[in-house]
Amino acid sequence: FWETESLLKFKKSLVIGRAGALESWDRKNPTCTWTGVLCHQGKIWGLRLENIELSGSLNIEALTSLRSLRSLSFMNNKLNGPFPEFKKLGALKSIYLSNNQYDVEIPRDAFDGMGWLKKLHLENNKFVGEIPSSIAKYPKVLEVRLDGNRFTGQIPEFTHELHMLNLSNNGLSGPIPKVLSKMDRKMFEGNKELCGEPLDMECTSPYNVSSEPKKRSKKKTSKFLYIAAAVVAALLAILIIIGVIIAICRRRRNKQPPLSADGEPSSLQKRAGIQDSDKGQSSCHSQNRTAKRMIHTTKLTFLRDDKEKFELQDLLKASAEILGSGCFGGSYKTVLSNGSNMVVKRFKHMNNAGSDEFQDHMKRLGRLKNDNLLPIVAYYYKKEEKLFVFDFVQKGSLAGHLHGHKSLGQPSLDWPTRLNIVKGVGRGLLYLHKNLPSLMAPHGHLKSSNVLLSENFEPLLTDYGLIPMINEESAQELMVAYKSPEFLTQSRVTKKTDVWGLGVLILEILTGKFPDSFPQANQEKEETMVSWVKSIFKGEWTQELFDQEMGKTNNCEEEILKLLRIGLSCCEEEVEKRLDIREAVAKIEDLMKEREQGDDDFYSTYAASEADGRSSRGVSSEGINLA
Ligand SMILES: Nc1ncnc2c1ncn2[C@@H]1O[C@H](COP(=O)(O)OP(=O)(O)OP(=O)(O)O)[C@@H](O)[C@H]1O
Repeated sequence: FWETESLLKFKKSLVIGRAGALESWDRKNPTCTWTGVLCHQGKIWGLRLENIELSGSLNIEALTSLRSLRSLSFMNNKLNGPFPEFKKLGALKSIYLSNNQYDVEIPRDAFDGMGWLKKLHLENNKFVGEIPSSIAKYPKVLEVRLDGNRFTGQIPEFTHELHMLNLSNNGLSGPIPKVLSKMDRKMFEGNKELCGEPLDMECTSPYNVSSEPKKRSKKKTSKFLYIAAAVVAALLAILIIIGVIIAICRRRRNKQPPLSADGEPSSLQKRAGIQDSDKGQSSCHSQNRTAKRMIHTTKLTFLRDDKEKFELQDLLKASAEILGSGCFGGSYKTVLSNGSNMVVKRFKHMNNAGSDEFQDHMKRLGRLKNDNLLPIVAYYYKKEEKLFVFDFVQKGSLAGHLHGHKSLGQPSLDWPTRLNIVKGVGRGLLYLHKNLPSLMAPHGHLKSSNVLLSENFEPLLTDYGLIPMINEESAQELMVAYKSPEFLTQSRVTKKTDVWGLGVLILEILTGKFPDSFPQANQEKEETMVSWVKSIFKGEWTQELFDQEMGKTNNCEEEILKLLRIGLSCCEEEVEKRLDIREAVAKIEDLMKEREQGDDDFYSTYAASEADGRSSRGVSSEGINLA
């Protein structure tokens, strides 16, 4: 019902030049039969109103209740007015506004929160100003056509190469970002002041162009004055910043209580495993010294052949930076002479297995290979101390991003990224279950600080497969698996214990709450992450449940609720009722598939869309109804 009303409200805002074009938009007809309304299994996924001489501006607000809407096309009309607020429809995957009469500037943040957007077609309008930087940051964006407009300024720094980015025939200037340098040069032609590959024009320093050449030549002298003033201002700013840093350091030195002897970070920060290089400064040198004393005659055992070999001494040549201290010991970042950043993690309480058993198990872990597992590069074995060496993972831990992004000065994770992380964690876990079938809980220590994020925010699981090596008497205190309900009530750890961990992780990712911040089990009113979520969730969208930092979730609520339900099914207290890992991962994959492969575009590939001559195609019933 509300979908009908929303569409009628939207129609009311339209100025339609072609008489009778939307005659079928009437309450007496089912909405899925209306001209230009595209449905799949009874749900509206697209609006395609092309060639009907639409003018005026679009009322996007009216469409926000169409939860399944993924594609919009208003090509070949006469639309103008302010740039439509598409970001109110955060789940859109494609937008076609080509061949209209827009002559405005697009706000820089016009696409903020649109992490699902794949295709944006704005060609052949008269858009002015800079290309909005918000379009350049989402990895899913693969096809952008901005050609035949009046865009000026520089091309924003795209984070990735696109299948198609047509910027030809605009007024763009400056260097072409490196990531785009392999694209077809035709995509950049018709911009007199662009330079760098793939064009023949080389960039000079800073680059040989300006956005306003005429004004510049007239004001040559004042330009130098500006530059001189800017240099002086920059120097002053640097001096002020240095002054402030010195002052802060002095104050910190005076105010901070001395760090504990073993240099462990405290409270939430420690429990969340949030990186804090400051804190480690004083302790890491003493740790470094201890480690240096300890390893003077040691050899590392390498588990991978694809790495240049090195010794522990090489790792300790550079001063180490403490990344955090977990239950087992500290993790330190250090740099090899070849520039590779490595992490050394100390493991105490790891004497459950004898030397041979330990080495065999390490070999087994070394053979694992999966895109969502962080490989162990090498290890050092001594009875009382074990050291594992890993590659340093650029973006740190999921815990840091969920709970410490503000203090780390990083933006919060948006919904598409969070869903992708859950998918990757699920895949990594499933792989472990298939390849380490003899282990009670093949991961056994799943928590957000043991999920690291690569450059592209792909999750990498770490600290997996440790259970056979951990001292039994310490395991209960140290390992996540032993904090599951089946262990607490029946002293059992099972394969489904990892599923419990996955469920809690999903709830953490959705709520932004740190599981350990709930009162502990021994307190009077026992409340856990799971019981808190269950007490609030009544089957419908409840804003207070979800992380406010997730940003725009418009139109994604249904998906978020689906993931929440999966999370809760993983958190069934009774092991028998709980999903097993295959079921849990299959449900997550289904959710991803719905996202990725839904009937959500009018034009399936760029090549097909070019070939179908859509610019001249009108709205015909054959064209818009799904077979
Ligand atoms: N390979 C790595 N690359 C980047 N950061 C890492 C790496 N390994 C660990 N870290 C960081 O170091 C922090 C401390 O990690 P560590 O594994 O020592 O403790 P933990 O995960 O908090 O607890 P536990 O010891 O129980 O696993 C983690 O939160 C993570 O941010």
